[in-house]
Amino acid sequence: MDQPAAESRKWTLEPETEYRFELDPGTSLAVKLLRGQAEVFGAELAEAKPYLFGCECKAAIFTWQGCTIEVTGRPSTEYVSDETPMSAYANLHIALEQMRVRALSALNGSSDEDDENRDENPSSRRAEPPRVLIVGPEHSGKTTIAKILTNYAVRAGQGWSPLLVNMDTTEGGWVVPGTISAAPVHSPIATYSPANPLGSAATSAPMVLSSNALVPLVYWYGHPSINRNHLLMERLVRTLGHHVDYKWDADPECRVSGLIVDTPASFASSSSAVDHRHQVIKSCVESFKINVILVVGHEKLYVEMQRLYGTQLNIIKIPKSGGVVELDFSYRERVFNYQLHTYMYGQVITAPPGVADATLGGEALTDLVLAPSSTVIKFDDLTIYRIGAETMAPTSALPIGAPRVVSEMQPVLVDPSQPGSGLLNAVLALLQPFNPDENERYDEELLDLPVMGFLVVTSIDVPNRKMTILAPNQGSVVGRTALIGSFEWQEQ
Ligand SMILES: Nc1ncnc2c1ncn2[C@@H]1O[C@H](COP(=O)(O)OP(=O)(O)OP(=O)(O)O)[C@@H](O)[C@H]1O
Repeated sequence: MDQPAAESRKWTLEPETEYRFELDPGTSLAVKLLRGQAEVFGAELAEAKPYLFGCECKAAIFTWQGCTIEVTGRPSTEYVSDETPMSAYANLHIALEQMRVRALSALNGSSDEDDENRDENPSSRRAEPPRVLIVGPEHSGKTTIAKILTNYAVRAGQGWSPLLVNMDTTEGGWVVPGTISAAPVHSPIATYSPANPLGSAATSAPMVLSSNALVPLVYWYGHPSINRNHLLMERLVRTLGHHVDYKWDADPECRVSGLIVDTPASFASSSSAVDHRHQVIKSCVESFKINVILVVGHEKLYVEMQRLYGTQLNIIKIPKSGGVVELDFSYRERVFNYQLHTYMYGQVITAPPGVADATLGGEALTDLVLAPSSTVIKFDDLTIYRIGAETMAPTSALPIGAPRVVSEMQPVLVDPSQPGSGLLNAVLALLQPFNPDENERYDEELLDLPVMGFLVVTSIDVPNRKMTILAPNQGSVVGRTALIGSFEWQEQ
């Protein structure tokens, strides 16, 4: 029997106001722009096309000029606000845009100036593109601001493709939590589900690529908190920074588009060890050659950043939006499940009854469905390491007075046949192959390899030395190397 069509309501929004909504689990919402102009965190809506939101999405439809939207479905919260910080964000975008334009003219006008001189020359330093680090406490809207600024840059009509860098290991960015990643953004990032906070990545979908899928470069840290292994985090940041440098050297036009780094709340929070926090921020500032730090709504952090970097960089305080929703622990757990499920199965959101031709951020729904494969492999097929675990002999077995040396960077082989291996339900990062040229290999190469995909160990058969893995890619894992962290996932 057909379900009755869900109730639709029209909202007319005055210029510079936004319609905010929050969804309950298992519900969805379709928003159609009937007239005027509207955008979701900087990504414009096309007229007469239903945009679908799900997985407890919390977002806002903002309009600069005024609009009428039709909303179908029942959010748990919905209201219109006329107090938004969007003009402050737009002014900031204009300032960043001027930096890009100046950097582009310097690039076009200074082809004979060699790169080393460029760094020394103060006038060309003034023509540097924006490389922005966004810091702020929990729920200040950092990710949203990163998205808005990136979307405004790609919409500017200058052909910019800024690099968006996700340092938030609690959130997952394009793939799964526990990662840091970067991707050049060529078209506006849509918002439709917290499972894809930065839009869809192409990594888990080799067969069906949605047209706006991004191909990020991903590194596996493996834990939600930077305190767990801050040395590893710093090393990964520097490795990612090197790759960004290579990309910029090869593609100066991408370089002038600049870069925007979204960070986790632990970069700002007093609960993180101050030294670790400062070290990781310093690694980001140096590795990505940051020249602007945006501090979102936090006076103390602003003063702290001024003190640390005020003489070298621009430190800018920006207001927090009243619409940012405080996300509790159980919500974050559910979002983690949505992210892993989406990584494996693609994004499946059922439109409210009666809504036809719904899109996810402008993409047809079927484009985003995947079929993962469950495969049985032998223990020896895959070599699995944990970084920095303490697995040495007990202290009593050490020579008297000898300190225990625990390297946070030490790769420790994981034996799946050991009861405490922690492999069951573990999320594993499958690494790219080692350098085929033996002369280029080095001891710690494992720490610097990017991720090519993720898998989850769904069962372990110790007597037969076999395990079952679930992965969205059909490729064989035989002979590959994977890393375990502290994330586990079970299908629900
Ligand atoms: N203006 C708004 N109206 C409605 N919801 C919003 C608005 N701005 C942000 N949100 C929502 O609030 C939530 C938190 O925002 P966001 O993720 O940007 O904050 P954050 O500071 O990056 O969070 P975290 O501390 O977890 O890193 C998200 O679900 C986001 O979609």
